[in-house]
Formats: sequence, C-alpha cells, structure tokens
Amino acid sequence: MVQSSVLGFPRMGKLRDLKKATEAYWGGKISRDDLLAEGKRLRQEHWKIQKDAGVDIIPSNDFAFYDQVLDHIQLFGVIPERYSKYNLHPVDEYFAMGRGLQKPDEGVDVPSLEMVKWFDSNYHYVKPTLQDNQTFKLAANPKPVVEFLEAKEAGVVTRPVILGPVSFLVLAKADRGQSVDPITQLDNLLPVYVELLNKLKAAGVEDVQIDEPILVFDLAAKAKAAFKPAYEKLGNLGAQAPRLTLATYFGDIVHNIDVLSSLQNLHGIHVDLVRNPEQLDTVIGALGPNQVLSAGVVDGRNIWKTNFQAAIEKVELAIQKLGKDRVIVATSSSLLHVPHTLASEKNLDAEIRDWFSFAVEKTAEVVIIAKAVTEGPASVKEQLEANAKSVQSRASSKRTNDPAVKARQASVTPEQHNRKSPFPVRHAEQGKSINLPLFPTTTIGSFPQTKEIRIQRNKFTKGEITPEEYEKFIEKEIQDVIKIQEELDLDVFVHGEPERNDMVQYFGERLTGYVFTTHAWVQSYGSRCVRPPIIVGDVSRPAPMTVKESKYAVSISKKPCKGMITGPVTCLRWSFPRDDVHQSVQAQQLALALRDEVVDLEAAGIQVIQVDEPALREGLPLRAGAEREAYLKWAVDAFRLATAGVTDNTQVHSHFCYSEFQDFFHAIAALDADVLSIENSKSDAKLLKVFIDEAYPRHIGPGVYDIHSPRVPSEQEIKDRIEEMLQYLRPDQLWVNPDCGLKTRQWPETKAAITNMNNAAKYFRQKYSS
Ligand SMILES: Nc1nc2c(c(=O)[nH]1)N[C@@H](CNc1ccc(C(=O)N[C@@H](CCC(=O)N[C@@H](CCC(=O)N[C@@H](CCC(=O)O)C(=O)O)C(=O)O)C(=O)O)cc1)CN2
Ligand code: MET
Ligand SMILES: [Zn+2]
Repeated sequence: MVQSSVLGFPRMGKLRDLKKATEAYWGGKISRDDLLAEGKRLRQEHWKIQKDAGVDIIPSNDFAFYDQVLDHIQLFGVIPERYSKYNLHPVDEYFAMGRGLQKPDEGVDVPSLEMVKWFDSNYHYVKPTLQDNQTFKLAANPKPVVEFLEAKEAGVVTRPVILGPVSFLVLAKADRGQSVDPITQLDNLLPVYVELLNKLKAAGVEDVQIDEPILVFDLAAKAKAAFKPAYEKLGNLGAQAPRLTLATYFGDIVHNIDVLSSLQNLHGIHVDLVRNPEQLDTVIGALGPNQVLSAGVVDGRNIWKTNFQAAIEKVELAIQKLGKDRVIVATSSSLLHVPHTLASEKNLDAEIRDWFSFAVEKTAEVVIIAKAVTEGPASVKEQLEANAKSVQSRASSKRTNDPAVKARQASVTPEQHNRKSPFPVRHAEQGKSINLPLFPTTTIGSFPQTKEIRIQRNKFTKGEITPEEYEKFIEKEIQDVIKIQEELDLDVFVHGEPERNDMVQYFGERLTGYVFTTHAWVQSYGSRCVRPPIIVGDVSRPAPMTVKESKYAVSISKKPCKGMITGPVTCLRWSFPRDDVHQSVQAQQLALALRDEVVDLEAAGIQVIQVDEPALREGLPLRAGAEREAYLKWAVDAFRLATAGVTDNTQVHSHFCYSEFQDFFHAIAALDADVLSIENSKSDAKLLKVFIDEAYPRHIGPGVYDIHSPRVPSEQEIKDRIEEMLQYLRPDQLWVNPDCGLKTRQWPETKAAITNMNNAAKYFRQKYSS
C-alpha cells in the first residue's frame, strides 16, 4: 500500500490564533500557561485535520512558538551565555533569543540572535550561534518527545520531525568574536541526537523524519563528508532508535547523490519532485535495496491545485521500480509556506478559487493520490474528474491572458534598461536640487503600523467608513510622521506607508492579473505573517498606485521625501506566482507596471524614489551555475527596466534587508541604484569589505541597528557600528539608517532609537567635516 504523508503543517491556525496568543503573552495580557495551552490546542487541531483527511504519516514537532530552528537551539542547549545568565523561564529565554529582551528595571538587556531566510523562501529562521568551547546538552523534557506523547494521548500516532545534525551545523555560525567552524562540532553534537532518538524510541516512536535540506546546496567538502559519520551512527542504533526518513526539499540532490551511499541504513529518503521531478531516476538508482522513497508531489510552496494526473504519473514511475510498499506520496516540503485553508476565503471569484489548494486542501490531495495509486483510479474517479476539470479550466481561461501586456513586452528595448548618464553625472545633477549633509540620515519607508491604523483600514475594508474618511485619516497620519521626522531632524523623509497593509499585497491589490485573499496568512517570522497576493494572469497597472500619498507627503515636507515602491522581483517573490509562465516573464510584466509608477512619481515632483528589492537575494537559485546566472540576468533587468525611465536628476534608492552579498555582489552593483540601504546590523561588518574590494562607486547605508527587536540601541553602540563600517566604506558614500522599515515597532522605541541614530550620525558629520 502506498502511504500518504505531510512533512509539516502551518502552525498559526485558521485565524492566526498563534500570532494573537504569542503577542498577547509578550504584551503581558495572557499568562504563560494560557500561551502553552493555546499551543497545545492548535497542535491538536492540526493533527485532527490531518487524521480526519486520512493522512497516514502525520508530523509532530513541526509546531514552534517562534521558529523550529530556535526550538533545536534550545533542545540541544546551544544557548549563548548572554541569555542563559539571566536564568529565565525556558519559554522566556526562548523568546529572548528570538526577539531580544530589554527590561531596564531588572537589568536585562540582550539583543536577539540573528534571523535569516530559510533557503529561498520568505520564512526566516534563527541562526544557531556557536562558541569556540561549545557544548551540547539535551533539554530535560525534549520537545519532540513531549509533543509525540501529546499526540498519542489524543489518539494520533505521529512521525516527529527533527532537523538533522549536518543541516543544524551548516545553518549555524560562530558567535561574534568566536572562530569555531560549526561543522567541526559534529562529534560533540551526535551523542545528543543519539540520546534524543533513544528517548523517542522509549516513548513509542517508530518513525522519525530527519530533515537535511542542506543536501540541495553545493556543499563544502567538510559538510558533505559529515553525512557519513553522522548517519552511520544514527542509522545503526538498531532497536534502540526509531526508523529514520531523511527529508530534502526546495531543490534536487543529484549533485550530492554519492552521499546516499552512506545513508543506506535509513528507512527512507524524501525528495522534492515538484521543484525537480527530473531527479527521480537518479535518486531511485541510489536507494538501498529496501529503502523507501517519499515522493514530494504536492507543492508545499505554492497554492495551485495539484495536477493529479501529472502527480500520479510521477508516483507510478517510482512504483514501477520500487513497488507499492516502498513509495510514499508526500507534500514536497512542509506546508508551513502555504496558508491554512481555502475554506476561509469567501470573496474569491468562483472560477479562480477552483484553481487553488491551501494546506488543509493539500492534506486531502496527498490522500487522494495515494489512494489512486494503491487502489486504482476508479477508487477516486470523482475527485480525478473534478481535478482534471479545474486544471483544464485554468489552462484555457481568458482570465490569464492579456494581449496588450504581451504586445508591450514584445516591444521592450535594451535602452529602456539604462539610465541616461553614468552615476557621477547623475550624482552631480542630483546634488543641485537635493541638498544633503555628509552621513545623511533616513529611514527605510514604513513607520509604526499602529493599532489605530489597522483598525481604520479594517473599517474601510468593511465599508464602515467612506473612502474620503479613510483618505483623511491617512493624510493625518502622513502629516504626523512628517512632523516627527522634522523633530527627529532626519535628512531624507519618508511618508511612512500608513496606507499599506503590506509592501507586496498593497501593490497586488492595485494590479490587474492578481487576486488577493482575506485570510490566507503565511508565517514570515515569529508572530509576523504575510498574505501573499496571487498572480493568476498577465499583470498590468490600471492606474497610479502610490502617487497621491507621495505627492501629498512631498508637499508638506521641508526636506526631501522619498517616493516608495516595491520592486518587480520582490512583488513576484512575495506573491504566489503563476506556475504556467516563467518567472522572468512575470517579473518583466511587473517591471513595466512599476516603470510607469516611477515615471509618474517623478512627474509629480518626487525627486527621490526608493524601489525596494529585499527579495532579490532569496530568489537566487540555491546552487551556483547556469540557472543562477539566468536568474540574475532577468532579475537585474527587471529592476533596471522599472527604474531607468527617470531623468538624471531623480535619485533612485533601493533597499535590501539581507547582507549576504559575497556570491551576489556584481548583481547589486548592476542594479545601478544611486543609493542602497542594506541589512548589516546583526552581521559582521567585514561583509562590507566586498564594497571596497570591488571599488563600488555609489552610496550605501548599511543598517546601523536591528529593527526586528523592540530593543533600543544606545548612541554608543551605533557609533561603534558606524566606526566599523568606516573601515570598509568611504565617509562620503555612507548613509545612516536602520536595517529595514519600522512598521513592526511601537512609537516610543522608534523615536528613542532614531534619536540615538541621528546623534551618532551628527558626531561623525562633525568629525569628518573639520
Ligand atoms: N510580504 C512581505 N514579506 C516580508 C516582509 C514584508 O514586509 N512583507 N518583510 C520581511 C519581514 N517580514 C515581515 C512580515 C510581516 C510583517 C507584519 O507586520 N505583518 C503583519 C500583517 C500585515 C498586514 O497585512 N496587515 C493588514 C491586516 C492587519 C490585521 O491584522 N487586521 C485585523 C483587523 C484589524 C485589527 O483589529 O487589528 C484582521 O484582519 O484581523 C493591515 O494592516 O491591513 C502582522 O503579522 O501582523 C512585518 C515584517 C521579509 N518578508
Ligand atoms: N519600504 C519597506 C518598509 O520600510 C521596506 C521593507 S523591506 C522588508 O517597510
Ligand atoms: Zn527591509
């Protein structure tokens, strides 16, 4: 019999219940016990959904209050002393690592651990941070054991998910000032895995899903070599340990296929056949004689209904070679990356709705496919017919195709990708009308999205206030933030983005070719969620999207004020893209729509325009090679097409909130933006060295403090950071700004942090002008 399997389920709940509970706990509104009880309730609900759907292999330990990697940091005792020294309750220590903790009265002040993108997704994980003398110790009540028992008690037998030791270490880094190479710690870490597996077995666990997603990367020799000792040990524990199924996702493992020979003692291997169906034969060829293949055929990363016929064909190929008992039908990855359920969407057009499948619906899909291949297509005839109809409806729908967009794309010329003059000429032109001091200060766009803003928007969406009332409210918000920026004495203002629910969804709602949802939330980090809009057809811009607010802000600003839009690659990556048209085509459509917006902003008198591309880096194919080069070409072209329509006088900014530029620098440079703001506050300033090494001529603002945490950085801390940056950047090219937008912050901490930031900038301005 072919079993069905889900690799992980979204944990926020149907109505973002987990977000509400954690934020209430942080705000002191509910107790720790209340929070723990809510977590338990959600786990039970999610297990029940999967059990009722008939899923054979249901995950546990896929739940996390903040992040699953952070769970492992705590599980293995990889807790830096700066957290452990406070002897906090484990729940609070966990959140302190995730989001920092500042309690001046109790003398507690510690920033969060670094948080970075999970592979090429918009989910962020907390980076394990190791010391030179790192030790590992299994937590007293290991979470995977506790949650397995909890499910068992509720009548659900689960397969706990744990992150494998090689991935844990490869995804880790040395703490600041430490030099340990994490992978060298394998021998110290393995005993903890052995102990954990023993405890799981003792609790009654038969099967464990052990994730080693780093197998999809190009691995350093040391990392690759670590699989053999790791899995010879973990795969040979016999009756003392559960069977292991090693899971990979978001790429193929063909380039690491030789590793499989040292994994032959494992029960099974999971591969992503949505992203890389072509790896099937190679992987089957490398399996041991009794090993099981978990075939990821239901997309864990996108919301399109699975094409049953195509999925069944893939699974049948595997069955022909392995037999029904050695094949599992699975989601390609955890369903963490898709929204909870389509059932919550009441406003979707019926034709289009029928093309979608969210997490709850995907659990049903794995079950149907498994049944189709086990019992034959007749056993699920109705479902197969309905599915074929949906697939056919989407393929032939007029909603997806706009000849005018296609015609415009066909007429794009190479010159449209180039600014009129090179940077030095533009810079001189811009200097005539935009007066800036040395070390100009600015922010990244958004100011706090207060409860009041969200309430007013909610009322407006529901029709409880008129568009005019909402517009008045937004104008007042803009007035307030302009006034605050004057008081804070910033040099380049922003309008604060109060009208935007999200930097991508807002544009999706204003572009043709998109649909958007009311409840389709996906976790981005911690308690923060996004509601990615869905690209269903060719994209175009029916009318200006941001001009009114930007123009108003400029009209009341005594200093330059940036126009603010989200770039084409980010609009694409943070939406659910089409899977029937190449992403480069969708990016170009978005670029053309945004180009019109940029030109309209300029025409409205906006001299500084920021085009955010924070998702440019995460879209980079995970492995070096032709695919990566092709991506960089079309992604850079899209940005240039969107921005190059303006005159030399207009200063184009771009923003990226990540700092891994090493394998990527030439693409950033090729964007030709006049000013870049980048993330840097939590990474080593050494990363900036690439800007000198490559003689980067233009201007840069590496973030001087981390906006993801409510913690207020001191003026001294910021000065130290700027001092470090000046080792790598010229004083005349350095801007001073936070890491990213301030929408998740509260006003008091925002004002305090920016005051410190501005004072730090003034100190250097003074120092370098004399
Ligand atoms: N798409 C995207 N990806 C991104 C980022 C980003 O900004 N956008 N930033 C990076 C980090 N990620 C972030 C992701 C989300 C948030 C964030 O603040 N999200 C908000 C939701 C934003 C939103 O869409 N808000 C809507 C809906 C707000 C809401 O909850 N409304 C209530 C009703 C109003 C109320 O009573 O509060 C409801 O619908 O129930 C709005 O403002 O209109 C949240 O989790 O709370 C911040 C950073 C990387 N990836
Ligand atoms: N302009 C946006 C903001 O300030 C950029 C955010 S990048 C995730 O919120
Ligand atoms: Zn950002």
